[in-house]
Amino acid sequence: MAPRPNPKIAAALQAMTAFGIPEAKVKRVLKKLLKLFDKNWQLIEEENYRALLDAIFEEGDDFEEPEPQKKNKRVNEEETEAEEAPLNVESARPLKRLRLRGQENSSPSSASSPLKKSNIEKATALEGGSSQQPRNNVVSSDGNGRVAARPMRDASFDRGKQPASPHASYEFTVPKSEPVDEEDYERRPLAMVPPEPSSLRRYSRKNGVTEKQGAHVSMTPSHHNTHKEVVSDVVIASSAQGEVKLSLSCSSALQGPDFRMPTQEQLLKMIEDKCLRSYKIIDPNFSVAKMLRDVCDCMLEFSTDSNDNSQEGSMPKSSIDVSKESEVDGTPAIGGSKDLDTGSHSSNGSIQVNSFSALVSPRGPFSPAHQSSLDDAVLVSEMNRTNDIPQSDVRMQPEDPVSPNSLSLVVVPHHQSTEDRIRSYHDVSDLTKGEENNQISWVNESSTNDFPPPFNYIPQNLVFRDAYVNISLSRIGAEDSCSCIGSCVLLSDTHCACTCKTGGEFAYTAQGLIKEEFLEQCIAISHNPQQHCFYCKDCPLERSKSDGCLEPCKGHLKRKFIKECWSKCGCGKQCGNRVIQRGITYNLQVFFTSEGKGWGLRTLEELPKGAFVCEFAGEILTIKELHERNIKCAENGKSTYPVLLDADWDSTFVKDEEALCLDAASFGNIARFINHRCSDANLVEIPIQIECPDRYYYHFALFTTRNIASHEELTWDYGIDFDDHDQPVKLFQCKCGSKFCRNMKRSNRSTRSALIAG
Ligand SMILES: C[S@@+](CC[C@H](N)C(=O)[O-])C[C@H]1O[C@@H](n2cnc3c(N)ncnc32)[C@H](O)[C@@H]1O
Repeated sequence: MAPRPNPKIAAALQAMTAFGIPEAKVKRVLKKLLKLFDKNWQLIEEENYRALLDAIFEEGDDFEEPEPQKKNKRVNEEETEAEEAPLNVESARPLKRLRLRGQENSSPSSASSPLKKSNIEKATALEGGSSQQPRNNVVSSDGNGRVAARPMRDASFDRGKQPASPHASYEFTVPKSEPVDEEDYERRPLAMVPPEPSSLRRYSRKNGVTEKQGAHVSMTPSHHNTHKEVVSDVVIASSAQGEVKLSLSCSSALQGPDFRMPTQEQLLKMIEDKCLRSYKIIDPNFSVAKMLRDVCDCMLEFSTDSNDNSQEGSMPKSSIDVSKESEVDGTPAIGGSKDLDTGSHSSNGSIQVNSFSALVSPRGPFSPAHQSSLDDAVLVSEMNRTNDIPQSDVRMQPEDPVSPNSLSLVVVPHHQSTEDRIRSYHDVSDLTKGEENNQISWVNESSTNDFPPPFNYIPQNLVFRDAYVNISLSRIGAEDSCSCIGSCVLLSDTHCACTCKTGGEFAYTAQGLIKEEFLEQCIAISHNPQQHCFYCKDCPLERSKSDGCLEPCKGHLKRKFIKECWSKCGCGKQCGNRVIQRGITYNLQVFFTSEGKGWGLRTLEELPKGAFVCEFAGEILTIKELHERNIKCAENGKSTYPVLLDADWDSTFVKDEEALCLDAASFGNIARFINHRCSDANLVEIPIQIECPDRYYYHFALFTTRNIASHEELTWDYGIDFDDHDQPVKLFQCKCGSKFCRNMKRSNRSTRSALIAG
């Protein structure tokens, strides 16, 4: 007598045949599923046979329709077998998360790929402790303003046939149009750190659990914990600026040599197919890329809403909570505003938030050609040379010597940062924090780990405290403003009042360059200081020392001034006599010098002779304040970078509050990176009068002394007398390399007034 058909099997068959799936295939899969689920029909039937459908798709299309005559026999046998399946597996639903399908649009290798293993096999393998390892992919996102998923580093990716590198990655980015605070986003885009193979290795973890001090969120399913290696990671990090980084990673080394990296399209399609099958997502507009962006949005929502306690224990805490966590540890908390707050998933499924600031910096050599990847890697830099970041706490750095275009994520422990320090971290693609017309990147092509020193970028001078800088429209009379219309420099037959300080002639050409003759005179003053020195009767510099013994003035340089037109003039902003007011226009870069001078500034384009490069901007201090500051700095090993505004001290008695200088050490602009060169420097300083009719305050502008080639370092002569140890500067061993180097010759040269040192 034929066995009675099992109504559950019949119902399952009926449900599946409605999808057009052959009965035999359904039965075969059903049989395995019953075994796997310990005949727990509930698991199979729920969600309209979702598990069964899933498993059938997992099985692939390699089903052979049985011969008709064998068909009935097999069905009956299978029905019986299914009913009698041994109870050798635990009742569980391992299907969803372990699904690691081969590519549907298969590459030649996909047939043999271990990715083809069905979920059932994988589940069994896992339960049975098989050595079969899951596949490796890395998917990561940055949150920059591009929608992209692209492979990183692995050149073989595009060829499709070459084995992928042991680790490979994609990048997903959140488009600017997504609900991230757009303004904030523009200002401080999230860094994407292309993970180095080695750096990935660093943060793959045993048992799928991120260490407490780790800097990422692991969403590895907890049932992977029994395995030696991490199956896959999902890393989500967000900052209070509205930046979210999402990355997924797997180690392909676990898959064997025939692992092939799918293309972005293949990968997305595969995931979308999976979503359609496993989750019955039938929205035709469904897209994985959008889903990833949604993940970022959710992350943002949770990580920025500190009042939302409802998710406690299961979602990342806000940055406020992060700080508290630090305090408990005995480490000072900092405001969350500039941290990259990260969380980690523990084995019990809860997400822990760790308190770290994430700092990105280029590691090792890269050329401007790599600038685009650098642009992606916008975050901040830390001055490593202070050695206050213990190496053990610096994560995700490449293990191997740096490869040409590698970047690494440097994570600095929270307690290492103070608010002041965080404020002065530098964006690798723009040190100026958007304060200038052009972005000014920084690079370190040397083998050192140095980062630009922390300082606050200011594009304009700012009064520190006591300096008297009286900028008032009422003090600007007719002699200090013109009534020209349009651009003064172009109106050759009209007398412009602003030229009265330069003998009735403009100092600039129509192209905005310093006129040859004027420039040569300025250079001559620098080259021959003795001939242009004046001595004050009551020198503010000597007065500031307030040590009771007033020494005679050592001399200052009388420089040639330029008076630029300004807001009270009749001309417009584009007037040819407003050159430095229009700011930096050339492409510059801060780089680490190879001669031992520390950081320097270079041009990334050819510069013509007489071109304005930048102003030297800093805090406006009285000379007295500078003296006090120097004493303090000497005590704690720091330096000031002062420039005296003494070019006109000879004309009148200069009061203490009018004897001024600029210090760019803590607050300064890009000029603070310009190194000294004795005599034949390629820049020369020229005092520029703009808004202040009194010459005790002026702008200190730097112009090229000759044509300068692209990538040449920019230098100016600080005017240091290397034999004079009684000057408001800390002397240094000059490494300018000039054949006129005053430090090497140790020549007795009169002190010049513009001083700078560290
Ligand atoms: C205004 S800063 C220039 C930027 C500086 N190199 C840095 O790394 O931040 C002046 C300091 O740079 C260094 N420096 C500048 N010119 C130098 C030179 N010719 N030789 C050696 N060191 C120099 C000195 O330490 C000096 O105190």
